[in-house]
Amino acid sequence: MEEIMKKQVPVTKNQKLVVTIEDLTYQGMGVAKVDGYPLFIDGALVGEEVEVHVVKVGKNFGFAKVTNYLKTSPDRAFDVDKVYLQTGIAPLQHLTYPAQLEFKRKLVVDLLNKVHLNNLTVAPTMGMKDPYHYRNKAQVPVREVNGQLEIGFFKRNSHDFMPLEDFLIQDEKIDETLLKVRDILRVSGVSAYDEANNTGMIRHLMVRRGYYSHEIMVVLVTRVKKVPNLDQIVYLIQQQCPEVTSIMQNINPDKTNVILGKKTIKLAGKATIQDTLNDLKFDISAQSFYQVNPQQTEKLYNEAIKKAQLTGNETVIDAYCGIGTISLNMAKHAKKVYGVEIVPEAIEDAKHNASLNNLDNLEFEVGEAETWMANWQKAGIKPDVIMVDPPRKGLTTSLIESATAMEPKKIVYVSCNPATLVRDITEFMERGYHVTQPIQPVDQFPQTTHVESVTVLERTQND
Ligand SMILES: C[S@@+](CC[C@H](N)C(=O)[O-])C[C@H]1O[C@@H](n2cnc3c(N)ncnc32)[C@H](O)[C@@H]1O
Repeated sequence: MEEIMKKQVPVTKNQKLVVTIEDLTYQGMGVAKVDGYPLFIDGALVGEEVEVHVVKVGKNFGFAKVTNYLKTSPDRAFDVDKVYLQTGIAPLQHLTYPAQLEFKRKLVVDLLNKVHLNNLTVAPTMGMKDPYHYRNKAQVPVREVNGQLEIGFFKRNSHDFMPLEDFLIQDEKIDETLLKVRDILRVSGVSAYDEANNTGMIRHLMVRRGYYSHEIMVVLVTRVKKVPNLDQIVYLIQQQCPEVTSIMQNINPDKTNVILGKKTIKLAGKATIQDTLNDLKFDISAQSFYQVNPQQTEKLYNEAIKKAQLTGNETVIDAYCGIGTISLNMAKHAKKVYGVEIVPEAIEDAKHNASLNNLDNLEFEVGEAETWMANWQKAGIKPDVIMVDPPRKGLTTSLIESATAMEPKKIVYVSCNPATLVRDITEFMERGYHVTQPIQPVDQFPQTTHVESVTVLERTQND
């Protein structure tokens, strides 16, 4: 059996070949075909002719590494640091920015074509002027390397830790703060987390900075609550980082890849930092989701609001509302907004943020969007617009059922994963809703393969 399988595969491990790249995967890997057999090749772009060394051969596909570029693509960016490709911090850095934007648009188009929705239009991706140093939040692992505490990143798909000082896509002030805190941790003699043995103290540093307010929150993610010299560490951060207005400790005792644990304690300053989006103020706590690219978020929300075509008389549901950023933006243009979110701290922030902005036409609930959509449906609430902004796994059938049963005129879908978006569009279509405006990708994550987009679905008349 194994013999037969081997015969069918046209390449062998360690073989050297010359191939032409035909496509890019959603993860940005080049794809070449050898007698129809796909080889995935990191760092190679469409149209490039490359010499490769086959490193892995499976039944249906294999992997190869470039040993020489014979012909390069006009879309290739040459000012590239390999570290950012290897760590996955900037896996698209080798593609020029205009080509990145088109790559993201094409990803959505290809997924639509797969389910025969070729008739839907996808608008050009909205990009940003300076596609670096945009992230307002860093979460970096802390490890010991050669006896010294380091911050850095893991190589893609591995546990190989690489110390780093410049994270390329993070706000430069965040990188500066990370380095200062790293140095303070070094002199304070506190240990870095040891993943293999689940020992050591500091697992991660999380730093968030308000784009407009410039307030900074530092979160020390520790394995246990009691950390030696913690008072000294806090004192030194306050002394050396005057922009830091909030110092928090998050405790994560589990042997897990999940960064934050359940418990967060305030060590100094405020428990939140404030930032502004579209002139609305938001207080953000450590555990709450907050979009990482503030400049593009304003564009994203404005696009969602424009597409919702609110006149001031509408009832809106904002499912997966986080700290209420979209809800409050919508509330300025609607009669009433209902929001739901699963993280209790985020809903506390959302309620607080509504009053911070003197908005009294919002109601927020803690819980699963699926449950609350059904509750609102039973309570006879008749939304004109339903906003959904789910995590990567997208929507559930039960949420789509309850949402469509309320017969809103419009469903505005903000998606961070085009694969689940397309899956969900087909479910909405089965229930009488159709995409009525071009799908708008917005580049929230330059240099990475992530794609954010806004889609509007409307109920077909007499359905
Ligand atoms: C992509 S974020 C969007 C948040 C917000 N709309 C924004 O733009 O900041 C998705 C949010 O959904 C929340 N969430 C995840 N699963 C959920 C569920 N089953 N029900 C309600 N909220 C959920 C997450 O905690 C997160 O805040």
